[in-house]
Amino acid sequence: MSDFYQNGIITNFHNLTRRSVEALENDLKQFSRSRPMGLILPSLYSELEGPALSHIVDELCKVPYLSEIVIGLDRADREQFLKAREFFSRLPQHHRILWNDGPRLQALQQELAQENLAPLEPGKGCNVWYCSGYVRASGKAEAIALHDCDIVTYDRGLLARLIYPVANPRFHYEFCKGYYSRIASGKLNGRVARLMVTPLIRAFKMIYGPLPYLDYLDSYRYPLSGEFSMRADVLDGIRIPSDWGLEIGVLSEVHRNFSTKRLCQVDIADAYDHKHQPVSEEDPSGGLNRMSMDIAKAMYRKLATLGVEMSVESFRTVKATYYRVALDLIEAYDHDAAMNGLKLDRHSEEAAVELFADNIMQAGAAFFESPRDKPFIPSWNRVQAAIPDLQDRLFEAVELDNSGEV
Ligand SMILES: O=C(O)[C@H](O)COP(=O)(O)O
Repeated sequence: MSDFYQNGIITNFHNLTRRSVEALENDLKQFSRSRPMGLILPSLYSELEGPALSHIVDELCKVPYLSEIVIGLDRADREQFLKAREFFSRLPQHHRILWNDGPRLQALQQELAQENLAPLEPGKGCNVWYCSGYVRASGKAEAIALHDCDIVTYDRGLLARLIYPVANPRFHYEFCKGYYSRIASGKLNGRVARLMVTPLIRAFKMIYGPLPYLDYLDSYRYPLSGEFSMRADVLDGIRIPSDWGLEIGVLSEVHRNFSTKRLCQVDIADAYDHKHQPVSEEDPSGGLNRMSMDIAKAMYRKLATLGVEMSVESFRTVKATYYRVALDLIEAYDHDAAMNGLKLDRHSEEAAVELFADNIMQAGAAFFESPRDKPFIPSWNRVQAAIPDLQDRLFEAVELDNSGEV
């Protein structure tokens, strides 16, 4: 059973009564009359072959309140795209797949690149960005949820709880983030969130002083969760990173654009498990190694926009402070795990912290050398101003890919 704590910065929706999914869905069906709802699923083709997505689609088939499901498909050739069309065809809701690597969407990417408006590299952020542009062009949804496609513990209650705070017409929330405990096979997971993001935020607070932004970020119980929902217009004005910095980037943007009274988080699952990536110590271009680097860069770029002055020396201090805070937190995780009869491998936790500490330092150096490296993707508002018909053409291209010859 969850507590009912409100930390005061953003509203916290708990799961106090284990209300049934049917009861939540009845409410949502009513809300959908005045506030239609959509779902974005950023996916890799390889996830269609994994254990999670087929079950997610089975669950989504039973969801009675969605007007639209938009699947962003990455790393698929023509044959794989056709397989994906078949795979998702059992969804009873109106649905469309964005074939991001297909010729129609690639032509639009080229056109955007000529105006310096295209995402500079593929990745989850890039995928979500194109899906957002499409959803806004289609205009079918006013409240939109987004979740990962590798959740092996998925049930449709997760989606109902995630979208509820932005779907209820009586509430005034613009953005809602999902949280949960990542416990599976008797151990604590969520290595980057627990061992990197939380201690890094605390280290920043100690070094750069209290900042409303850092207090705000620290109030999210799972800042890296890939599950969030928002009112549709939020998607027009945000600038997001194209890479693994997406989640932190979105939290930063909604903080910049809205009062914290309009932001909230919701308990979406008792347990959550997903595909675990390797730490990838040897290869900085993959796994948690790459993820931690992207996240650290996104955080430095955000701090710079808040007027925080950083120097090479201060990155050394960040690394040392982060390391100390992270070790203390491992102690807390270890004790909490022990009392709950869970396992925690202190050696691999500390090894991960050592790697993250190096990346935090390297990300700082990289930021210092070229602060414009991998800038945020422009907002759709800006694209709209530069190429007014691009979103309509994105819509048309997706329609053709989904219903016609490819
Ligand atoms: O959220 C995280 O910390 C990363 O996605 C890694 O998660 P994992 O440790 O559960 O694989």
